[in-house]
Amino acid sequence: MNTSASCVAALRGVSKRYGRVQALNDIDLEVRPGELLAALGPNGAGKSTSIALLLGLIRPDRGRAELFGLDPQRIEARRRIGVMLQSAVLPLTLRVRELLRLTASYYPSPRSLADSATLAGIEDLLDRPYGKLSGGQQRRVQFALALCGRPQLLFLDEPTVGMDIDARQRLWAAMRALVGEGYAVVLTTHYLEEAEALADRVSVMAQGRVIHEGTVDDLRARVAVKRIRCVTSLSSDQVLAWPHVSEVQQRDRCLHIATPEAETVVRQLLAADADLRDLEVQRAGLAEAFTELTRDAEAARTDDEREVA
Ligand SMILES: Nc1ncnc2c1ncn2[C@@H]1O[C@H](COP(=O)(O)OP(=O)(O)OP(=O)(O)O)[C@@H](O)[C@H]1O
Repeated sequence: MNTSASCVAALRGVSKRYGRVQALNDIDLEVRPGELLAALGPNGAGKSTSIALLLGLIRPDRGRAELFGLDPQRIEARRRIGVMLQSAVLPLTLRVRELLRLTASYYPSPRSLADSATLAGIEDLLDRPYGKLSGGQQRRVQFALALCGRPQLLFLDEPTVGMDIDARQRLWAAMRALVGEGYAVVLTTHYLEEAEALADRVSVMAQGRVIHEGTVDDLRARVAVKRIRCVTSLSSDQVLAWPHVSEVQQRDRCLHIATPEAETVVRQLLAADADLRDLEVQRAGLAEAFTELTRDAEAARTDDEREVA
């Protein structure tokens, strides 16, 4: 088999068009063993299309999709993956226990039913018909079905949508446990705190391209802005007039300052107000980095369109 140890799934130079929509434009994406890769991006960025290509549900117009070094439609490759898609359609009358048994039977060495149920937190749902479960409970069952075959690679497409906080925390713990056991996970999510909490690597997509790939820290580091918070007698207008200060807000008796030059501004604050207190400096969060990156991509596209016109 042609499986490279450094890669369990890949898109190589892949383009995909639906009619007039260029869904993917020359995409490269690699999933490595034992990592959780989060695919992030605004609606329509191309995340689901990328997953559908890796699952062999659709074919690329150009380039190649690989699963364990094989064509994703090959049964040897498919037996090594577990999938939880947004569009899961399952027989409503089957009980959860029956669904789990049936799905596990497709795999060569599945987990025990009890083990899968515990990992997904559905021990109390096993005897219920799937169709009678709430939306969040159905998502938990879909997660159990995705992992029951002991797959080496799990695709989880927005898995925690509709889950309450407790169920989400359990699913996060289960994902961490699976990655700890050496499984690879591809996760798409719009919850940036989910990617921040779980991802070894993030791939940010916009308009059918990968616009950033790296660790969560790499992504944060791309945003130069830092946030300073303090209690001071200085007014927001005063501070806004200083060099390097991009934004100032007065909230909850604190001044909130955004700047790419935190050290310079902190020195100036301390010099201007001897009574300044409760000083905090924070780097950008993933959400800010994501917003900035995707806004830049949108602006670049608008410029390109202007040039073409
Ligand atoms: N079957 C289809 N027919 C026509 N256009 C499609 C089809 N599937 C996707 N598209 C288009 O391709 C582009 C990429 O869609 P895709 O579903 O991959 O995005 P996404 O990043 O998963 O979005 P979301 O976050 O909303 O799920 C979008 O412009 C979408 O409208």
